[in-house]
Amino acid sequence: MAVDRGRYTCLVEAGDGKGRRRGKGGKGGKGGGDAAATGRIVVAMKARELGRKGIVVGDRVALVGDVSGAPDTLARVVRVESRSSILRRSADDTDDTDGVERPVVANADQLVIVTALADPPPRPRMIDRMLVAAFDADIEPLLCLTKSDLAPPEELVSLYAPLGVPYVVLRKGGSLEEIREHLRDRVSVLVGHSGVGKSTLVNALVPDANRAVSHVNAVTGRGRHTSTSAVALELPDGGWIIDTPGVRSFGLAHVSVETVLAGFPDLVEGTVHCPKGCTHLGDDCALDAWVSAGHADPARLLSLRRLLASREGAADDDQPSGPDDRRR
Ligand SMILES: Nc1nc2c(ncn2[C@@H]2O[C@H](COP(=O)(O)OP(=O)(O)OP(=O)(O)O)[C@@H](O)[C@H]2O)c(=O)[nH]1
Ligand SMILES: [Zn+2]
Repeated sequence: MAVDRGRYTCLVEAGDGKGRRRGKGGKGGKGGGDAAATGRIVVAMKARELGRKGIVVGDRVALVGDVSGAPDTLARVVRVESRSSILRRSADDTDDTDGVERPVVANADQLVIVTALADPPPRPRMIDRMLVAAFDADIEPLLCLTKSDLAPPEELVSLYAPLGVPYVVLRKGGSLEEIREHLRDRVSVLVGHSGVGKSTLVNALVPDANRAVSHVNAVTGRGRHTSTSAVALELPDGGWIIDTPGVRSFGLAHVSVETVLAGFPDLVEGTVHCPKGCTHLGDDCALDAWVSAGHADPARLLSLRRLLASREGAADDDQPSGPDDRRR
């Protein structure tokens, strides 16, 4: 489902609670759009009993009332199902001033970090922050390196090799086979700064005819999504991509050292001799000696420290580089 100023655009799939395309969708789809082929689009508002509970893109919800999807009808969302994952941004992100963590996308399987190899140049600090957000949300990351016609991918790829993050290399007009394989039957959130080629990629992956959700938003006459709301697009091969225009980064203020460390099971044992509350960034950290003794790959420790350090500071990495950006 998609959210637009208090109106929730929901896809009702007959006989399938998973929200994935199974080809069993009900007919109808009078709400417009090509979703008729896979399910019924129903526009709904939040029922009063849900109170202040947020509903975000990707949520699975229970609907009551007029769920016909006919024009000018409005159903009610009475329940939000529990989420398998949640991506949130917190106080340090752009337009959040109240210090509250806000969920952005629910139930995603994969975080696709879109980065150009040149024009604009890659920003490892931004990538690191996105990786931490993926760890935190328990979502698998995928590095999507665009504009390979302008620069080779090797240097950036080697920077992330110790983390074992999967990646795809793309160029405009080039083959999409590999990325389609990664996206098939999954719910993937796309993030990336302006100009990296995200729209180019989305347009190539999702022919306009299949842009069901954004299309229906237009039909409701409520205008399209606001600049900060996410929109879910169904992929022709099955699966969804959720575009997040306006979400430039995820707030990481709430992410603990332990959460990041959990992504490095090979290093956890080495932390038993660390001082209490060790940030693993200071001179008193026991990991240096442990790695020097040959217990783990030094590149992994470097990666851990880069990710830990990336949590600090502003969400927007246009700020001057920190010491950990030296390999940029
Ligand atoms: N050389 C080259 N240019 C590309 C490639 N992909 C996209 N571009 C160009 O890069 C520019 C930005 O692409 P967009 O797809 O608009 O980028 P975006 O990330 O959606 O940026 P915003 O629309 O600002 O959010 C456009 O001029 C594209 O034509 C590529 O693979 N190679
Ligand atoms: Zn330590």
